[in-house]
Amino acid sequence: MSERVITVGLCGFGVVGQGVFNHLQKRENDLSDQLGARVKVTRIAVRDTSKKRDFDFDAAMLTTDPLSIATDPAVDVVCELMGGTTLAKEVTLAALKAGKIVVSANKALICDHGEALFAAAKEGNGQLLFEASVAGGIPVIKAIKESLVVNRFNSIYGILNGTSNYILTRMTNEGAGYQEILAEAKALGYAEADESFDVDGIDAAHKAVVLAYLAYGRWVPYNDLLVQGIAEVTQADIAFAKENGYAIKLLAVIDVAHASGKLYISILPTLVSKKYVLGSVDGVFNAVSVHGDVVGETVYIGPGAGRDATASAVISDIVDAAKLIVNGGAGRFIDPAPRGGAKIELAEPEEIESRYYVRLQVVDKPGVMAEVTSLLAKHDVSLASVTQKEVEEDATSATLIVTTHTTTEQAILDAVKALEASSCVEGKPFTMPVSSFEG
Ligand SMILES: NC(=O)C1=CN([C@@H]2O[C@H](COP(=O)(O)OP(=O)(O)OC[C@H]3O[C@@H](n4cnc5c(N)ncnc54)[C@H](O)[C@@H]3O)[C@@H](O)[C@H]2O)C=CC1
Ligand SMILES: N[C@@H](CC=O)C(=O)O
Ligand code: NA
Repeated sequence: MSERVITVGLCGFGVVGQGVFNHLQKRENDLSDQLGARVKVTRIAVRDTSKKRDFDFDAAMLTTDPLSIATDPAVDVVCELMGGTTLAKEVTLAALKAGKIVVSANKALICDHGEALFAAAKEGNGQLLFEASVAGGIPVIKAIKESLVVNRFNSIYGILNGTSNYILTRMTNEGAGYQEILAEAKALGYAEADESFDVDGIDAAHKAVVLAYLAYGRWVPYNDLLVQGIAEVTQADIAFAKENGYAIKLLAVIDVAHASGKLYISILPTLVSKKYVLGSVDGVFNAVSVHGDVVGETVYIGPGAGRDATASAVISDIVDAAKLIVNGGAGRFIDPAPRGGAKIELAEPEEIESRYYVRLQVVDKPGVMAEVTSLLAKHDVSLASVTQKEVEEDATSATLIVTTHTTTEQAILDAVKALEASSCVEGKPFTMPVSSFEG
């Protein structure tokens, strides 16, 4: 009997698409030994059919119409690797409604339209697999969905954007300039098509929404998250971190408050102690700490972006799809988040507690320190440390860095607003939490 062929259509043939093509081809025989079926790319949608690509392939596979792949009866598995949320949504919905298995790396799409996509998958008996959408090559979706299925989750936190971590690491180790490193991250294939998604925390927020759905069964609207990226982090912040045993990480926090049972999600540059694992996860690496009530804490570390790491995750889904098809399980929708937590409420800023770091540019004149301390005290924020470097004799302003004792997010937001309005403070203060997580 001839070997069964599982056909794969790639929509998008850029960094990730070409990586998937290359590794599927290189490991075709290994995968066939494991599966008893041969996985083959048979169609590829591109924008420009004449563009030179990094790998040899049969040009007869090309089309400029990704929708034609989504509904092609001869394609078993549709991979959406174009990015964006308009055509990507159309393609994904069409394939799911046709009962196909769709593999997606597109966290923006899943964050914004996950509810509609999974409803379409259910209706059409399709499947949406999305391992590459969070933390690149780290199999964290599979860990939460499958390996930790018996757990309820107290918290999930970590570094979810490779580009930001790469930039912060190089700013820290080499004092390198932000723009120059961002250009390198783009050339290495780490950054999103619109790199502001990386540096403004948007991409990490998309991923946090996906993780929160898996863990708690609720689609949290993106606008309900507190999101800040790394664009305002300066060498002064990095110097403070280094001198005090911290690293600055863009930390995604998905946490259930002990007292209220409410869910809190934020993406913020954060001081993380070098004593803990996350403080030393550098470069394009991501790290995710998952606290389950049965297992305890598990931590996952690995490359969060890049062609090969992402292709590894996409191919794991393609192989899962092939297994479903080979074993007769395709055409039966499986809910990725069956935990029934859709009613979990979101915590308010008054309910969130942390220590904070605040950097201010203050006017260099007598009485300024008293004014800053009094404004903070008025909002129930007490100081843990104050640092001001010696300034030149003729300087008119100075950088003041304070860290606080534990206070609420609302208190620090209000205090910073008051500081910004004060005539002693120039510009907008920069604030970040000091993490209390120990993973
Ligand atoms: N690069 C990375 O490290 C990772 C990327 N992702 C996600 O994977 C997806 C793809 O990302 P990359 O490969 O990095 O982007 P890319 O920009 O290198 O590739 C996307 C490709 O899709 C093509 N495309 C766009 N619209 C199209 C259309 N209408 N018809 C045909 N082709 C079209 C583009 O021409 C481009 O070649 C995105 O959703 C991204 O967020 C996820 C994890 C990691
Ligand atoms: N741009 C993203 C790519 C992976 O999701 C990142 O840098 O993490
Ligand atoms: Na992953």
